[in-house]
Amino acid sequence: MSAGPGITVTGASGRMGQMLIRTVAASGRAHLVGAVERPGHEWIGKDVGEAMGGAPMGVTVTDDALEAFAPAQAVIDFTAPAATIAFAKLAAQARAVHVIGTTGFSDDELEALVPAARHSVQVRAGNMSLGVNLLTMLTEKVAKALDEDFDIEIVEAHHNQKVDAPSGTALMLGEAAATGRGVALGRVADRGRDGITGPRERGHIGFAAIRGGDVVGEHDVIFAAAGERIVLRHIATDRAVFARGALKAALWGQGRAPGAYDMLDVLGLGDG
Ligand SMILES: NC(=O)c1ccc[n+]([C@@H]2O[C@H](COP(=O)([O-])OP(=O)(O)OC[C@H]3O[C@@H](n4cnc5c(N)ncnc54)[C@H](O)[C@@H]3O)[C@@H](O)[C@H]2O)c1
Ligand SMILES: O=C(O)C1=N[C@H](C(=O)O)CCC1
Repeated sequence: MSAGPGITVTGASGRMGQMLIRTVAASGRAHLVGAVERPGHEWIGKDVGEAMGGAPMGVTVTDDALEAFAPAQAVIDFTAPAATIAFAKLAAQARAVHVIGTTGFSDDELEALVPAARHSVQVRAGNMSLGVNLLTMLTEKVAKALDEDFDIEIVEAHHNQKVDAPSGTALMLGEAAATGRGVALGRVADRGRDGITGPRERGHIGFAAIRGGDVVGEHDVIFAAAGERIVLRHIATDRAVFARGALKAALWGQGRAPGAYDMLDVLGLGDG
């Protein structure tokens, strides 16, 4: 007898896809029922365990997401914005909890996720680790306590295959800092400086991105004033922290009312 809810993982061959499949299989609290890859991918039609270089898992990789979502109570999705928008509709159709780890959405793409959340539980976060979600709370508190004499800068580092910048985590931290300051991030964000930029604008929140090697994910929130500096830092050394958070979200979402949620809801760290 298989334990817990059935889970389908999209982007099965990806860095996070493989970590998620291993995490679900080892959890004893859920079981894998589907694995999805993009059309034309070499893993299509193969057993996902064998494709990962291990023992068979009895789940064949497919490009037919509708078919793979049908037996699932949750879909864990770390792919790309266009794919995630399509998967949101299909997850809603299947009434499966949709856990979204994908980052790099434009505002319009985020808007496109909204209708599906009326019919299914959607949990989305640019970072699913406990540490980063705690850090967003600390960032908001510190930003609230300090005035604009403290310049806020967010510096992130990731591996050389990451396609979006700033990272989803950096944007979460920026939102938290802006909330603490009582401003809209869109009005104060400096997302990349180059050339003769002039002096730093007071009250702005700056972002800087480093890309190199195999860095899993590092984020600093810097509060810099004349004569002193506070640095809040999170370093991820293992993608398992994201996968564990995603599985927690998939389990938490079972039986919840449809709607859009984040990891603060899942971790019980939300408002109040
Ligand atoms: N929220 C978090 O905690 C967190 C953590 C790590 C990564 N991420 C994000 O997750 C995403 C994936 O990261 P990654 O490092 O695993 O990338 P990756 O490139 O290794 O994997 C992405 C996978 O998605 C697949 N894919 C793309 N389009 C698809 C489609 N239409 N159908 C099915 N599969 C499709 C690709 O073939 C690939 O295997 C990125 O947006 C990244 O920023 C989020
Ligand atoms: O490897 C990635 O890509 C990561 N993406 C997330 C982000 O954009 O913040 C989380 C950290 C790893």
